[in-house]
Amino acid sequence: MEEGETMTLRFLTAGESHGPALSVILDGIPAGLPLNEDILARDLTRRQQGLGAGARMKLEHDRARILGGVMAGVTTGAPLALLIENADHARWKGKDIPPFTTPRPGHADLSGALKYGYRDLRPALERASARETAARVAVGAVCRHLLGQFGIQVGGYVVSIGGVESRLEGMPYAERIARALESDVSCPDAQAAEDMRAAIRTVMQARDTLGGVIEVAALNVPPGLGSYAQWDRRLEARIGAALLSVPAIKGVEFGPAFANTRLPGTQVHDPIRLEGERIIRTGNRSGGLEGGITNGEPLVVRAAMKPIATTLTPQPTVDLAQGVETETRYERSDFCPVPRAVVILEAMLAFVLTDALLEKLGGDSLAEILPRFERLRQARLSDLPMDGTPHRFWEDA
Ligand SMILES: Cc1cc2nc3c(=O)[nH]c(=O)nc-3n(C[C@H](O)[C@H](O)[C@H](O)COP(=O)(O)O)c2cc1C
Ligand SMILES: C=C(O[C@@H]1CC(C(=O)O)=C[C@@H](OP(=O)(O)O)[C@H]1O)C(=O)O
Repeated sequence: MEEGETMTLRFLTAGESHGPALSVILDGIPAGLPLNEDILARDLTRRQQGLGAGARMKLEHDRARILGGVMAGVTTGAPLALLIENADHARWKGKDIPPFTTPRPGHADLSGALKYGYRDLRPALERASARETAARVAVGAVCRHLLGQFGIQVGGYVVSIGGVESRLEGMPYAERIARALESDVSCPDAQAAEDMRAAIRTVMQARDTLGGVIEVAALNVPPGLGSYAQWDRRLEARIGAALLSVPAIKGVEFGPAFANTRLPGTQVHDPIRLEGERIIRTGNRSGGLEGGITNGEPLVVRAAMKPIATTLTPQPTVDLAQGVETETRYERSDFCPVPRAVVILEAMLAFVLTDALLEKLGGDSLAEILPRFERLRQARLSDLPMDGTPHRFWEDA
């Protein structure tokens, strides 16, 4: 494929939370990327860890099998087929499962039944469940591995849980990411992490749930990914949609977007300065994106995760079988899945960035793409030769 020729990276998942397995087809990964199941394992394990996870995470030992697209340890350019088995399936198989007719406020039970006309709510939760994100994290691990070939790093961390806010000013992104990997609440600020642990324990005792804010960042991203040419090519739109597609994610902002609304423009926009012949920015309140295009600064996006719907404390609902008002019944669930959701958001960001990078570079194999990456325009004066002459841009046809 030629440079600039667009070939969309895409994936589709299938599978239910308690069915035999999750499967995913990832189409558009170029040939020549070394890949094996161990490379996918690290992220899958991260998704299962973290304080506030429920009992299911002790049952599952997620591992993705590669069923297509890799031969002799290298991608072939054919679609990747991945399979993750559900260990819990064995306990459900062949059993009569009691009817579930009391929808939980905040879950997909009622809206799914209204849409599809179910006579039992279980099919709704089976597919809406965040169990599906295991397949996405496997996709994200492939994309992260590909981005790594270009020196691009994607990472994330918890910024707040409930009312506990971390203090991260002045801490470089790479350090935030590294510290979060060592923390059971994925938080780089040790004091805040301690307070988050206490907050999670307290909410568990109170038979309730907690949400939070996660920040994901991409480092060493070249300028020029995404475009303002169409609404659906703006990178904010693509990343925003990807992050909002994660269950329980209800808001996103790029850089400190909401805080920016409280400041005048002169205090918001990132000054453009020169350092030798390099064009540099002395701030990053835009989150690394201007006009829907990466500007070479770290790409930084935050996501708001709601407190999840399944609470040990009953909530008001209706029994659809009996036609009476009643209260929700508790099955098993997470209490605060915010720490383990970090890697899911990283996966979605890595996927969109990989798509945008391949779109920029074209190419069917890594060997073809890598030299093109080296030639990408950088923020240097010599990369932008401008002669200062006037142009007549519009003339009668
Ligand atoms: C990692 C992760 C784990 C989750 N665990 C639970 C859970 O145990 N119980 C629950 O009610 N919701 C959980 N959720 C959220 C639900 O899947 C989600 O709220 C539901 O599908 C409805 O979708 P919506 O919140 O996006 O509207 C989890 C979400 C994520 C990302
Ligand atoms: C299974 C996973 O998360 C599940 C997400 C989830 C939900 O409603 O989203 C509800 C819970 O399911 P279960 O009732 O089987 O315990 C979580 O455990 C997973 O992340 O792999």
